[in-house]
Amino acid sequence: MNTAGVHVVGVTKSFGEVEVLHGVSLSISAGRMLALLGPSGCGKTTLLRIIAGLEQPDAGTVLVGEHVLSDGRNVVPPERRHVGMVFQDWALFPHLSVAANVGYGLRKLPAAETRERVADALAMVGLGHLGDRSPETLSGGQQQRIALARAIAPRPSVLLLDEPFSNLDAALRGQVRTEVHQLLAELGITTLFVTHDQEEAFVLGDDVAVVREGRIVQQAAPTAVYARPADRWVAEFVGDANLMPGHADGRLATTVLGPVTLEESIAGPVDVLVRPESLAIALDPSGDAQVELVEFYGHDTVSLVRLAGDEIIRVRTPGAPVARRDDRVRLTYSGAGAVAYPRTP
Ligand SMILES: Nc1ncnc2c1ncn2[C@@H]1O[C@H](COP(=O)(O)OP(=O)(O)OP(=O)(O)O)[C@@H](O)[C@H]1O
Repeated sequence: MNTAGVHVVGVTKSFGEVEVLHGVSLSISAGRMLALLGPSGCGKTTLLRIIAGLEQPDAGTVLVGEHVLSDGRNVVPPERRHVGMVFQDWALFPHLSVAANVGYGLRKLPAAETRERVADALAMVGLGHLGDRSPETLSGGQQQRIALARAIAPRPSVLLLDEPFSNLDAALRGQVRTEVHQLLAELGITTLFVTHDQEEAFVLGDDVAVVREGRIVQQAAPTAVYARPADRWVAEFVGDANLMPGHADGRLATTVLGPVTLEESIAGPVDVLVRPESLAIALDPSGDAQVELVEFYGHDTVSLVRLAGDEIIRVRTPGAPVARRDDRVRLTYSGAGAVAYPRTP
């Protein structure tokens, strides 16, 4: 694969009076996979369509490698961008065979070359034997791989995926996601995919760009986004977050959980981010916290615990529950270098 990096600089876009992208910039290095993560309506699909050339930005620049695809003066049409796209509904043509679907973007090539490229793309997704079938006769996971084969058949430099798993039922989603993950890792093609699902973004993304209301609020590795979210909103969007009120003095905050070491110096009233799995729970008849609810998930247990100050906190412990509803308990914080956000009145 002849892949290339993607650079988006200061892209804005309005529909009518409403600006939906406010100066978005992001970069993906060649061969990396970036998840664009955000709630419904935040502008993810619009950004993807701008990179594909299906929408024009009002301002800003889009580059693939060294090639400027759009900069307010010049616009390269979608078919000359070397960008492959997989849509949310996969958009397979029901009246065409699998092979004809995969070859759809190759119609300008000589027939023999088209046949070869279709066979290559189908082999890459492990479905070389299904070329003559009609898409409707295939499973959801297979159809999804055909859509991927169609996107890679023209040998694009970049792949764009719009909510690629949302059409699959929950039972199939995990399995297909792993298959596609494996495939994309083998292809080594620069990929940008859109999702509103934090787990999907973390599992697939080498990096995650978190989008909120038309702005990228953080772009970093999934582990960094989870451990050090840029703000409270990101903290709560990318997983369970307890925001514990406290008072910071340098690298130490005093909270109802006791003293917590902070990653960075800060002073004054703060909310300290405490992930549920960084707390341990122990039975203690004289403890001033009480278990309100226990949810056992098999691999772990989530307990809702009411603290002395009446705050409810989520605690995630491995394996079976250690305490039951109404038990008195003691919580200890075992995380290192917590993140604290200044509390404004
Ligand atoms: N062609 C259009 N005309 C007018 N408004 C549009 C158009 N396309 C998108 N919008 C609006 O732009 C905003 C961003 O939409 P977009 O589809 O990019 O969001 P999204 O984050 O991908 O959401 P979802 O996950 O629901 O698809 C929304 O308010 C949407 O209604």
